[in-house]
Amino acid sequence: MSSSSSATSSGIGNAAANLPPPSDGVSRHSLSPESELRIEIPNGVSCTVTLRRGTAELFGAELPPVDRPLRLTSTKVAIYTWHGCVLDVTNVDRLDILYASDETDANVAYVNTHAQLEAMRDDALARGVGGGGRGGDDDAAPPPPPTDDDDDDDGKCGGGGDDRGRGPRVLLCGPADSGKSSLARILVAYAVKLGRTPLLVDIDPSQNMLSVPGTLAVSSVTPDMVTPESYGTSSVMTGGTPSSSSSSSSSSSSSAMPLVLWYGSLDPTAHPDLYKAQLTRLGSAIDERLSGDADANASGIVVNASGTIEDVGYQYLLHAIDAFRIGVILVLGHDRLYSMLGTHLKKALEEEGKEKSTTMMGGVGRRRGTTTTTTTMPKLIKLPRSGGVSERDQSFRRSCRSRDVRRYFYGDVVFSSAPTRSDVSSSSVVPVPPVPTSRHRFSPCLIEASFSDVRLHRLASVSLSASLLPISAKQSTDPIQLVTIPTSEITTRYQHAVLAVCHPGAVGRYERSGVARDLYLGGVAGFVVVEKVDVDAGSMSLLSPCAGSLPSFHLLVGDVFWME
Ligand SMILES: Nc1ncnc2c1ncn2[C@@H]1O[C@H](COP(=O)(O)OP(=O)(O)OP(=O)(O)O)[C@@H](O)[C@H]1O
Repeated sequence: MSSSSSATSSGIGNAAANLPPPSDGVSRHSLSPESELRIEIPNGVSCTVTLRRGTAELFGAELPPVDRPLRLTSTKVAIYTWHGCVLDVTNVDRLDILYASDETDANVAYVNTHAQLEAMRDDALARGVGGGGRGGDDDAAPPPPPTDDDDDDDGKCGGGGDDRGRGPRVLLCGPADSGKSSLARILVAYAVKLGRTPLLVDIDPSQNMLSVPGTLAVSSVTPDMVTPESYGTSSVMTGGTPSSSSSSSSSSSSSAMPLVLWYGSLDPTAHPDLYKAQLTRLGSAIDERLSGDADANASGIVVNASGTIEDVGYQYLLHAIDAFRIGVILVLGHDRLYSMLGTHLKKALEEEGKEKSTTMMGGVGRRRGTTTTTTTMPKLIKLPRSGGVSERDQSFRRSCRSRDVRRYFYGDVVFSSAPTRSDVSSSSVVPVPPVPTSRHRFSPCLIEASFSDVRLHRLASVSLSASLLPISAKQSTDPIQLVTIPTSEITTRYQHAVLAVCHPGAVGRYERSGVARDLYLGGVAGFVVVEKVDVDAGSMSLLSPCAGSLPSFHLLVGDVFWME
């Protein structure tokens, strides 16, 4: 690919004309307002993008100024400009795709959606402060805190989350590669820019942008997550720390820490009972976290669903709508799904109407958890798929997943270079290309653990009828069983397995109750990878993102593996 100029508008074109010419191998692009530069970088290749004039953003995260070129590696992104900009891109000969496009109607639709969500947030804040309003039952008693019963796997979640002050709870759905994750990033980036504090929820275990693959997670979004460096990768997590002090909370509603649940597989359809139970758990954790925080409650949540939308995948979407009390469903570029959800919501509304009239005649109303509520049907909105969204083949996805795990253990690559005189001068001076030195942010370490010190648990679904179970088997009524692997069965087959480190609080509850869900719904403290199993010595080496003992040695096994 050679140097080029594209989508030029007169103002920006003139600005580009005043710039010194790009050096060899650098492609210059003058973008007109409301256009974007689409870049596809193959595996193992990097390029830098320098904003020479104007403003631009990567999925909503603003590009840094000229003296901080953005380095992108093995990724597919679009750099969008509202007002026009000039971008220099290096290493163009090794890129798969590099072109400017002004077919960006989808971006305009996305920002309009953001504006609607903002109006809902303002509305929620006004209602939350002023009371009254359309969302809730004014006479309802304050919702009770979640109990074990609220976690019943029936898709309902109880307690938490003030109805009146509840902001938009948005579910993004659509097939694989329809742009859901990108839109989720855009929506939370715009919200954070305006000082909102939305929660981001990722329920796609095949590639979770908040944690390692094989998980479901919720996290508040902090400005340090919304950077083009982070948005230019497949995950927006800030790195791993499996210590009890900085890990995911299993119970605190005020915690700003992510809640990460170990699903243990890349295939969301592999364990439907577990998946639904975890959605329900995340829903109640969100309610718990948002109750008592008016700003966060009004900011709402953005849920990125998995791209599996047929059969059980569709059932998951319905479950998620209920579990997260979704108020806005955004369907990306899929008419059939839009129509199916529309029919479902219409039916639900009719049924609710029938229930209401039964209630007025002395019957019971629809129950959510332990409170009887009047539900408002979610708004269903169809959005276009961006023309830039590209399909990722299995090998590209594999390498993204591998990089996500690596990033968890090693953190981001930090590039540093001593500033030169021309680096620090005004933007009209050509910056001297920095000689980057790179290092990883974290230094993971190996922990030796003997088989007798660790408890390896595997989650398994059971479909035994309750009537076939022993009466005393409290745990057995749970559709998910916890199988503890005997030390005699720890073999090299666990080498390279990603293991979830159970949260100590969850371990304590599990040891007291013997109930499996206390462990698998308790939130994980972090992750380790089995580097080596020495069967003769009866020990294993675990890669941990930080030094020191693990918060617990109760480790959940799944089917996720990683090799450096
Ligand atoms: N406008 C764009 N231009 C170029 N690439 C884009 C654009 N929008 C999204 N992409 C890229 O397209 C790919 C698919 O998008 P995204 O991950 O948002 O889809 P998805 O629906 O979440 O997929 P899945 O459900 O399979 O995870 C990603 O690599 C993303 O970075």
